[in-house]
Amino acid sequence: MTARPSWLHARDIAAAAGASAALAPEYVPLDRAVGRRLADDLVTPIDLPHFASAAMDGWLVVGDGPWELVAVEAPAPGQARTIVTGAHVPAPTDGAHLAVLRSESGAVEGGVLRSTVADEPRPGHHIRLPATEAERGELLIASGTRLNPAHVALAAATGADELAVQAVPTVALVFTGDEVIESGLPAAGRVRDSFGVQFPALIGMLGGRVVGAARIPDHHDDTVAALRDARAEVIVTTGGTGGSSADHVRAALLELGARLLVDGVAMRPGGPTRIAELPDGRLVVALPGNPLAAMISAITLVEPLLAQLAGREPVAPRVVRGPAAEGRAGSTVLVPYSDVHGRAVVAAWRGAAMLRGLAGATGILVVPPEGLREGEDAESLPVPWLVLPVSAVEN
Ligand SMILES: Nc1nc2c(c(=O)[nH]1)N[C@H]1C(S)=C(S)[C@@H](COP(=O)(O)OP(=O)(O)OC[C@H]3O[C@@H](n4cnc5c(N)ncnc54)[C@H](O)[C@@H]3O)O[C@H]1N2
Ligand code: MOO
Repeated sequence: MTARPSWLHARDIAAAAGASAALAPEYVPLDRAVGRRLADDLVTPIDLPHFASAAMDGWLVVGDGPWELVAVEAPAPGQARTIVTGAHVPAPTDGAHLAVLRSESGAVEGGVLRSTVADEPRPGHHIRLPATEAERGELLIASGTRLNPAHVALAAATGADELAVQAVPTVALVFTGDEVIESGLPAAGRVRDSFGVQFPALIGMLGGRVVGAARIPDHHDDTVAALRDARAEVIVTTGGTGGSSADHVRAALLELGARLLVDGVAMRPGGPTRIAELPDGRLVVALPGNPLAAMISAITLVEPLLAQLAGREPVAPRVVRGPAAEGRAGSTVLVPYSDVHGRAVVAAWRGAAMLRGLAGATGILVVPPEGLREGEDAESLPVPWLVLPVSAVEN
């Protein structure tokens, strides 16, 4: 077995595996685009607004009043006609100034309109001019932006019917473990499943879409069959990564002819994580069974893989003021922490099987092998649910 890559190197390998299988953008109608990430810059092909219009109900008046009330589209100087909010204002003729006089600001008598307000209308009053919001050719939404409802409304105003959005890679889950139960109180020797209840949401936040989940016993043939049959661009397995007689994921991958891109990582927890490519191009991330280990691996290694598969940059580490933390020779230690007044405070519950620390964490602190000194700059990755609220997950 070759040496385990560092955590940073494993992230690069995960990203490269995703990039090598990068999916083409999809075209979706506007009403399906909220929550998706734009795959191309949105440049408006028209001015916004693209025509002059009335901003108020009333009369379109040309030149100075009083005005003769007429029923033509383009009144001449000294004439006026009724107009409603949003209606087209024709270009002025003879250089005359146009304005809209509000219905509450004028009175008509004997076919003649007069303003009843001293300072109305001023030239151009209550007329929305073209290109005041954007000029044709202007960049309105940058590629990579996660589209909100207002973005989509703006796209519609430019005349777009659909948008190119980043593909959402499909993910099939394979959970191993004879001891795992899905409901009720676990007896000694049994554990409640930590993954089935949250991986669809977590994977959604990391940029994928769960399309299937299988539960298999700790058995070689079942593991081979589950990996063979999983229909998705990415397969994420949990458990069974160790070296015991109950752990079959690595052997099953090899039996299926998979290429092991990462065969364990110099990280704690999450050391037994593997990344592989099956002969048909499906990518596999094998996460360890310990719940915190699996989630930290998912957040820090599955994310870059899914990001590059979708055609975007992985979430970049942020710099935080680190606490003093002991390193571990030859390994990167990853610990849930909370941001307390700008300082990273490491969670008390950080054992590989503990979830309590992560549940209340702001992010995951990266402790390099040489450790951290109090106040030293340290890298961290945000927990994905703080970057992307659950309600925004595209599914
Ligand atoms: N002799 C050694 N033993 C172990 C080593 C080692 O280097 N030498 N590494 C340890 C590390 S680190 C990890 S992580 C685990 C890897 O375990 P597996 O991936 O094989 O996972 P399992 O053995 O199946 O389970 C480990 C642990 O996690 C619990 N588990 C599994 N699935 C679930 C689930 N769906 N929900 C909640 N908990 C789950 C399982 O019950 C075990 O407690 O190996 C160490 N051992
Ligand atoms: O590396 Mo294991 O993943 O500590 O629990």
